[in-house]
Amino acid sequence: MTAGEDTLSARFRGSLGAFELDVDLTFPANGVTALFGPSGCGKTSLLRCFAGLNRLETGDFAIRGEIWQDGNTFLPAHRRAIGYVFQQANLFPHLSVHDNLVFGMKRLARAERDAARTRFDELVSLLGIAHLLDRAPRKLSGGERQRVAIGRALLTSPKLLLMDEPLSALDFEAKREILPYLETLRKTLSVPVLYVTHAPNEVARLADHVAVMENGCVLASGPLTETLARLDLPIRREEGAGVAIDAQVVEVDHQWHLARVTFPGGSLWVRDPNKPVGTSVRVMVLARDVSLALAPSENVSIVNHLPATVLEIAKGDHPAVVAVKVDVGGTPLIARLTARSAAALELQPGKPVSAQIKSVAIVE
Ligand SMILES: Nc1ncnc2c1ncn2[C@@H]1O[C@H](COP(=O)(O)OP(=O)(O)OP(=O)(O)O)[C@@H](O)[C@H]1O
Repeated sequence: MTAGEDTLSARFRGSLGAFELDVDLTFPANGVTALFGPSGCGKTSLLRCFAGLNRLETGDFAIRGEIWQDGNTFLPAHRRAIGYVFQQANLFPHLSVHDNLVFGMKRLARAERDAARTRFDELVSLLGIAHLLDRAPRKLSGGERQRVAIGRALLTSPKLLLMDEPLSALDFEAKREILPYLETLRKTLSVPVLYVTHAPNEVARLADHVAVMENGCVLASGPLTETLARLDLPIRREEGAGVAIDAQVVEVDHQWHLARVTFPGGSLWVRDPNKPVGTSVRVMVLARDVSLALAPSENVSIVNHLPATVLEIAKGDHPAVVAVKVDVGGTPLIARLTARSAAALELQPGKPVSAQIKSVAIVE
């Protein structure tokens, strides 16, 4: 991807103590880019470079015609139009939710402040916090607090929103509660978001684009489905490795509580998500739920069989396992098989197979 109007490009290189960050990242100017990678690979350090909180020897970043950093310029943090959401909401305890929300608006220029005021009601309703405006932060649940923190960040009219593991401090229920709001924001916002997470389900649910980091470098950056299906990246070793696919509900089988969803390469039966025909959904097909056969078998319980072609085979995380990438009408899937099965089926690139999918989850 080359940088243009639709993309942003950043370069940060230098040391933080003993740690070397050497990042070259191009990402969409709209939508959510997930920054994914093992603990200590430099995700937070990279966000801090964007925010102007880390100053490395080399840095280049411009957004909407404004240079934040290059060989000559270094805009300090307070002059960068950034929204930053952390693991902890860090709300001001002595201010009400309303006053926390408007706090960041004070330092905006008049025109921007007026625009933010106009957006206030819409944003508060999108985040489901309208009924909480008079409350004190200590009387909010963890998920509510984090929604307020996100609202506060967005009301500063940021040109870039940085989210550093915003759900990691929440328990399972609070995560479930907040995810639909984040999803709505993803569909509504026009501000680019860099979203750090360790959780593959958050990547699948929220990201449009994924950047994978390791040892201070960006190993890959690309559209969600394509990047999750790459066998050369460490993400395929994750327990939750798999591919997220954008699909549409086309049919509902009320008798068996199933729905058929189509994607560019074919269609799949999934548990009925109770969404009307025509709804867009994202489905996750985990590598461990895909097996391969040379021909579609009739006498098995698996409902979803898709004609596919082997693209690539790579070693798995254990010598007994291989990861096989197949093409299903233009959409990639990954299968995790034993090396013995792959050898017995004589799998090799170009070979036609039947992908049998044991389970498909609607990402929600
Ligand atoms: N200012 C600094 N001085 C020295 N070392 C630093 C500094 N900032 C970060 N580091 C080191 O850089 C490395 C990367 O840290 P960073 O927090 O960016 O990783 P991360 O990918 O966000 O990790 P996690 O997922 O665990 O939050 C770590 O080894 C950290 O100790």
